[in-house]
Amino acid sequence: MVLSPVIGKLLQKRVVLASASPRRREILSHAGLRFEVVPSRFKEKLDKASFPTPYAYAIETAKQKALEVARRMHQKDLRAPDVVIGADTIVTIGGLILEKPVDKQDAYRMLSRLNGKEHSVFTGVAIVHCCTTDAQLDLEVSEFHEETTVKFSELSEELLWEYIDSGEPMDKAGGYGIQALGGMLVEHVRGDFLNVVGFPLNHFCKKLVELYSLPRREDLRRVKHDSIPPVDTFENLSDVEGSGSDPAQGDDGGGHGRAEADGDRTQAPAGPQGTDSHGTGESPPPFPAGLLELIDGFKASKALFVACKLNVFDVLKVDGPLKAVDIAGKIDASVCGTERLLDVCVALGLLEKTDRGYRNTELADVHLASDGEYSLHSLAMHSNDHFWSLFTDLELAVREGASAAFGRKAEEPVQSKHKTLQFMRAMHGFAMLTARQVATAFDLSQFTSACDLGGCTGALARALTQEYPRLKVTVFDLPEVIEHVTCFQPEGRRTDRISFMPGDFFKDDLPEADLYILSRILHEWPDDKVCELLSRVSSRCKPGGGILVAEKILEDKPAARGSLPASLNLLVRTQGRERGLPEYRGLLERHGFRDVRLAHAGDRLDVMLGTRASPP
Ligand SMILES: C[S@@+](CC[C@H](N)C(=O)[O-])C[C@H]1O[C@@H](n2cnc3c(N)ncnc32)[C@H](O)[C@@H]1O
Repeated sequence: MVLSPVIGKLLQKRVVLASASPRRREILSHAGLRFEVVPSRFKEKLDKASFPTPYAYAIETAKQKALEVARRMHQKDLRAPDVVIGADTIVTIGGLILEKPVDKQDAYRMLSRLNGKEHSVFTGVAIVHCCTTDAQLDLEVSEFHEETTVKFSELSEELLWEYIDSGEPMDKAGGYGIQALGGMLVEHVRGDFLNVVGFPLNHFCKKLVELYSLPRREDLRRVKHDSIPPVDTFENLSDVEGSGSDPAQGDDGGGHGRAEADGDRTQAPAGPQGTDSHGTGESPPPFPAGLLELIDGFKASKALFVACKLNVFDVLKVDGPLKAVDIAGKIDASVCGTERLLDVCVALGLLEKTDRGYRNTELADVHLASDGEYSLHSLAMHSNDHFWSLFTDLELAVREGASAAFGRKAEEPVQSKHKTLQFMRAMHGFAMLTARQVATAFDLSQFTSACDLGGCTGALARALTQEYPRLKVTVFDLPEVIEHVTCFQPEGRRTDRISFMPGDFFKDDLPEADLYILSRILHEWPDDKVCELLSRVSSRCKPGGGILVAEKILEDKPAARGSLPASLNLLVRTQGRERGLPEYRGLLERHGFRDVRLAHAGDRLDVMLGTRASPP
């Protein structure tokens, strides 16, 4: 899972939860988020009938709650937090939104309505990013909702009344709390359980990935300070002195109830980072957390590389949790150095620190331990041993251009077995994560034979043969690579539909095939070499045959983060470069391939499929 690194992005920001719900607080703090709690004073009196759907109502309520807190904190000390999170959970059945019961009879009416039936629980979530420029508050709102279906058992009158008499239903929307006694009423839940408790953590984390890993600003609705509809909850600003930001405060009795409505009574005195006024002197510019993260980025990478190199994740995968002193012993390093490295790994979301010591996060177990099908350990090692030193010459490469820099730093022609294997493992780790998406980006079932040029360990070939039962694939790569491919063949999953052929695609005859594949090959080469290779493929490919090219396509819009380091990689390492779709299309068409179509295969690769035209 990607939760920790994403939550980690928020660790350097001042995050506020605009909700008094202890349940939400618990869910988010268990996920590792550090935040303050400032219950919203937004009065929930939006006209439900004016919303097209129940969830639109929940989203709007969540948004108004978060905006109210952002504006109030800004007005209070002219420095809003970086992020305010608002949430609103509602229960609906047959188009009816159920509020908190006003008395026992009302609770009985609600529970009888839910009895033996399915209903929906919606949580609307708003993530408000705040930016203060010249004392003006600028807000960006990103919002989403999650729906979970809950089915109640057929419940006897006696049981319903017993539950009502427990007092639990009274402060909860829909009249029950699934995390406590109310759980006994529930036959099944379809969807995210935590959504019913009050906060859809999984969807929230996915949203954070979207917002922080690959910013898609079009998804963010920019709301100018002035355009925010006035929220009539500033009953008395002086009152704000008492509005707390102490996570220990606040209580709404939990459940999927509407804790925020009575959040006022839960407010505590402001903490050190609270909302007290600090005077009206000049306020500093907004804290450039993202920039500082960039400046420190190399330290984070190096810490990750060193932890991989010292096999920290392997040790913890087998023996964790372990104390720092025990890990230091196992990796033959100093205790103080190990402890610091481990703590950095915790901050980076790679490790967790528990009472019993450090242990891997799921991310580290799956991707950073050196074993495992989806390990990126070797990619990290290749980056450490190879790219790290190349990038120290980035300035030279930028000053002189790729060719000049490449001339100076031409890679050693003869690679040691160790280096070749490390390179292959690095390629393999990435390919294992992308192969299936590349294989299925288009329907390739019309092809019966394919040749994967520079196919390395055969990871894509395996995904192709799994996907297309008629397809035979030849993996064509340099002899020194083919020599080691057996190390990458999974036991018990071999197929005679994959063969490996050593050769140089610039010199040797290419194997016969209906479909030629070039995955992450063309970007390695300058235009003249790309043309040479395409022309060789084109003359070998029969009319009606195909060419499948997998690359990260450069886009006109601000480049996706994923392709930026790659383009610099190429500058320091090869004479190649990333290209845009028109350029790839032009190159393919010039070499006799028509109908070039594009499909996306995840964040890191795009796939183009062209058909060999009949020669004129
Ligand atoms: C960046 S890797 C890509 C590997 C694989 N296609 C993938 O997508 O993961 C480039 C591959 O091309 C191979 N290669 C480089 N030059 C070659 C050549 N002249 N002939 C055949 N293969 C070559 C390398 O050995 C390496 O396996």
